Amino acid sequence: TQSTRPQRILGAVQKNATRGDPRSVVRAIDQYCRNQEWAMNVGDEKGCILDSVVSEVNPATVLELGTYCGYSTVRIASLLPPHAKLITLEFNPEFAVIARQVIAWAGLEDKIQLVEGASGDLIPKMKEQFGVETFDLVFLDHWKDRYLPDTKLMEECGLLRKGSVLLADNVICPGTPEYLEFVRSSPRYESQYFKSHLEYTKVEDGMEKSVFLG
Ligand SMILES: Cn1cnc(CNC(=O)c2cc(-c3ccc(F)cc3)cc(O)c2O)c1
Ligand SMILES: [Mg+2]
Repeated sequence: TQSTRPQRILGAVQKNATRGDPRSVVRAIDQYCRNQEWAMNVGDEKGCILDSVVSEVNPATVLELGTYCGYSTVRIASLLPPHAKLITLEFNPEFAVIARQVIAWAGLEDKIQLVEGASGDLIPKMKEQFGVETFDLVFLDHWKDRYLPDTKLMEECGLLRKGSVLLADNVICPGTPEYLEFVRSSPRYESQYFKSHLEYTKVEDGMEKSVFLG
């Protein structure tokens, strides 16, 4: 039977990456998606912007919206301090099955909790079910029309504190116009645009970093 793209990405990791070496997992996915078939990982170019923001924030608690195959999950977790935790939400069970195996290959199961379900349903349960107070860093990379409603929901649920950083992928391609307008015009956020390119292409894309001012 035909394999799926996520299954082929997992195969590339198991073939080319070293177990327990997260950066080799990141490299194996980038090489596969650049040379064999495109996939919607944040990729190596925008990944460097992600790395610099993670290193600058040095977060104890991270929320990722949109796991896909776990590329950015592994990339972020590989930079976290010892007791830091990353919660990643994925709606698509097929993606979740692959991401769990990619995370395991990287040896990062202890830092990462992958939760299956819709972000709009799970965000209100974060405190009670996952023992989270607030998030130091949120990486938005899920359905582009959910960036704004989920940001408002995180505010309402008290999951953001003064200084919490939101980093949003794809604000140009596919684009998140309502989200961008909101964070750039709201007095409660300080936003900065990082110009880049759509993963593995020359098409313009970018990431928006927004600090919640409380
Ligand atoms: C189905 N699904 C489950 N999760 C998601 C959320 N992610 C995206 O939609 C997404 C899409 C693209 C993209 C796709 C086609 C194209 F021509 C250009 C860009 C790039 C990304 O980096 C993304 O994160 C979608
Ligand atoms: Mg993306």
